[in-house]
Amino acid sequence: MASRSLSRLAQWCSRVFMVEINQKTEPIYFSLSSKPSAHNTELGALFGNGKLFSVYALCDDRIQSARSHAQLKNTLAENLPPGCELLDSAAFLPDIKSSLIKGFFLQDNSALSSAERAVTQLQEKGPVGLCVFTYTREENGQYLCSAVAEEPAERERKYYVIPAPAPQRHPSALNIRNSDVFYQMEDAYKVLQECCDIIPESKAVLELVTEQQLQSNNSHDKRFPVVVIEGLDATGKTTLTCSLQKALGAVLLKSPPHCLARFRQHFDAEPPLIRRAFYALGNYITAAQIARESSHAPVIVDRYWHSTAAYAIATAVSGREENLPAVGSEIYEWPSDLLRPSLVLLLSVSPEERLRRLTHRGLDKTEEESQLEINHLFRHKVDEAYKKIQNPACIVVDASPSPEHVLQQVLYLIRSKYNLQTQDHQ
Ligand SMILES: Nc1ncnc2c1ncn2[C@@H]1O[C@H](COP(=O)(O)OP(=O)(O)O)[C@@H](O)[C@H]1O
Ligand SMILES: Nc1ccn([C@@H]2O[C@H](COP(=O)(O)OP(=O)(O)O)[C@@H](O)[C@H]2O)c(=O)n1
Repeated sequence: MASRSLSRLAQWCSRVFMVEINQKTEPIYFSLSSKPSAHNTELGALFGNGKLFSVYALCDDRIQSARSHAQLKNTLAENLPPGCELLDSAAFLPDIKSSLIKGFFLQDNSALSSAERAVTQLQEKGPVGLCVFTYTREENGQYLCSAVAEEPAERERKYYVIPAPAPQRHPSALNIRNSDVFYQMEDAYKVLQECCDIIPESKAVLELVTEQQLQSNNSHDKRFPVVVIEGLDATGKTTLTCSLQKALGAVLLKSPPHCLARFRQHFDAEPPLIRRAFYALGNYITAAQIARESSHAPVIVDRYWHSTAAYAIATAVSGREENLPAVGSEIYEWPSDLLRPSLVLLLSVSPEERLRRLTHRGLDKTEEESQLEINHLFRHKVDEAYKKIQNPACIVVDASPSPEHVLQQVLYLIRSKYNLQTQDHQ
């Protein structure tokens, strides 16, 4: 992305802007033009009468851009006074992959126009690569956009804000490939390589990946099945995988693998590009372990690529679950170089039962999992994304009955596909 050219407002005129007022309603789309539009009443809901800004942090380096966006979000969220609304915004080229630039839209209805001060402070000591635009309303009801820039010529250039049609496909899926989900090890590997200077842990993770790859030829012996258990937190994966391990005399593995546990908290705090690359690489380490272990025993895996992709897609695609790309989209494709399991089972329980189990367990939840608890929309999207992944697709298992019943159901499924003996104590 050539950010230098994007520092000038004229370069944004080919883009469509999307602002999301909330997760439940359709976003508002607009673009910039040198001519006013006859109808701009639909923009009223967004623009109102207060002061308005849109803010983007971008630079040539994708790691720096991702971190600047996160820094921008935190700084804005911390410094905005009451009366200011921070909305997610993005600018994109319709149907052009990787063209989405994420940013924020600021509505300032505070008495003292405090957002303006916050924005000025941001420009003085905020993240690198900041682009700030502001909007004004003319007497005839038209809205104008200009850049908050140092050069007077740039400041004085104004464009009309005109409504744009909603694109056929929701724009947030445009950047998923290689930003949120990785389809080859090399692509995730490169992200962490680019981080080595600023995140020293990346080097250690890459060394582990290389070490594991060297120890494995990555193709598993077809004699023993590899069964992946997937599902939202507290659907019973740990309980079931432990029982399956005993019942089948299987090897139990997980993704991310144990060797990455000490790095996880660190990468969970990084922006999606870096965080998702970390989890993607975790799958390749697990794949190498699967390849080795499945030559002598059945293998049960607690979370694998379905989890990595489903959570990443559900987070990247904003708004309602209908915004998820349809089945068959390339974003649900299994990575070309990642070992495929024999069977993927998705544990499913009602939201009420899952909440009961979460509360009963009383353990710490990751921030994302806490969000699931309050955010039904997101949970639905993760569930839907799980089900849209193909080759291999997951088989949904009703995990609401007792642990023993769920185990028997799953053993039946596995045995009906593979002629496996259960251990004597079962
Ligand atoms: N089939 C089941 N019926 C009732 N409670 C269950 C069942 N399976 C698991 N649990 C309980 O629900 C909680 C979450 O289960 P766990 O296996 O840790 O889920 P996960 O690994 O998917 O997060 C635990 O307290 C566990 O004892
Ligand atoms: N294979 C995996 C496993 C987890 N994850 C991420 O890790 C989070 C879930 O991990 P967790 O530790 O809460 O899950 P449980 O193992 O506790 O069910 C999800 O939010 C995913 O973003 C992933 O991306 N890929």
